[in-house]
Amino acid sequence: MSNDVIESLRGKLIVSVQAYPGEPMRHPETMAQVALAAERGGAAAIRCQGLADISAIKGQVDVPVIGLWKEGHDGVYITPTLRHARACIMAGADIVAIDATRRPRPDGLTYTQTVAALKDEGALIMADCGSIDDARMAAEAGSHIISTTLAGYSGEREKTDGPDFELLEQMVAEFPDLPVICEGRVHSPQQARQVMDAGAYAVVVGTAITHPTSITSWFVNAVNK
Ligand SMILES: CC(=O)N[C@H](C=O)[C@@H](O)[C@H](O)[C@H](O)COP(=O)(O)O
Repeated sequence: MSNDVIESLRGKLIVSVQAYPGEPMRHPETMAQVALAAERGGAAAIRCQGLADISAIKGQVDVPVIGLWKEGHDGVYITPTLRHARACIMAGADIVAIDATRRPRPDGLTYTQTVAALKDEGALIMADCGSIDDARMAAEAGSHIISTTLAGYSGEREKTDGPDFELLEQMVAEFPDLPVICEGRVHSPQQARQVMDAGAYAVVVGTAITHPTSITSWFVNAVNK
């Protein structure tokens, strides 16, 4: 069953459906509608944030749900503790995405200890990495999927304009047997194709599909002089 979930993502597009605190679309029902619309367009899985969104989206879509829970915005904020990860699973996530940087975690557990506990409970783990050293640690810990999610956000790599191809290529070369997902700043179908050609197992696109305020501002910046 679990391997079927990961296998179903191979070569596919995953859509991240998230609204940020204070934003007009920050409502679980709205997020579930956006997720369903993305599924209709062919998304192979939905990545989403927060217990209410995970459960609302799980109730709407048939594709797997990758759940996370963001708390805070400095340091480790993507599913920062074992408690947050367990809650995502309880809310219905098929895969839980967790911060896989080497920074201290609020509950004092290491990433490796967190993964060990979750694996004992049968969870599937997506490791949100910010550097190749994070990926090495995440692979060693037995993560099921490693991703470039935190490249440009954890202080170890520059924030590239588009996806961090260099990190992706390094991860793909070093871990040929692990699914490597490219996530972060994939802003066009061309870039999505390019990351797949670079060896990504799957690609996550968020902002460019599901964040109208950002997309609008891209057009506004192009139009306004
Ligand atoms: C760094 C961080 O907190 N990333 C978050 C992770 O879930 C989301 O805010 C991003 O939207 C997601 O990673 C998809 O990326 P993009 O929206 O660039 O396609």
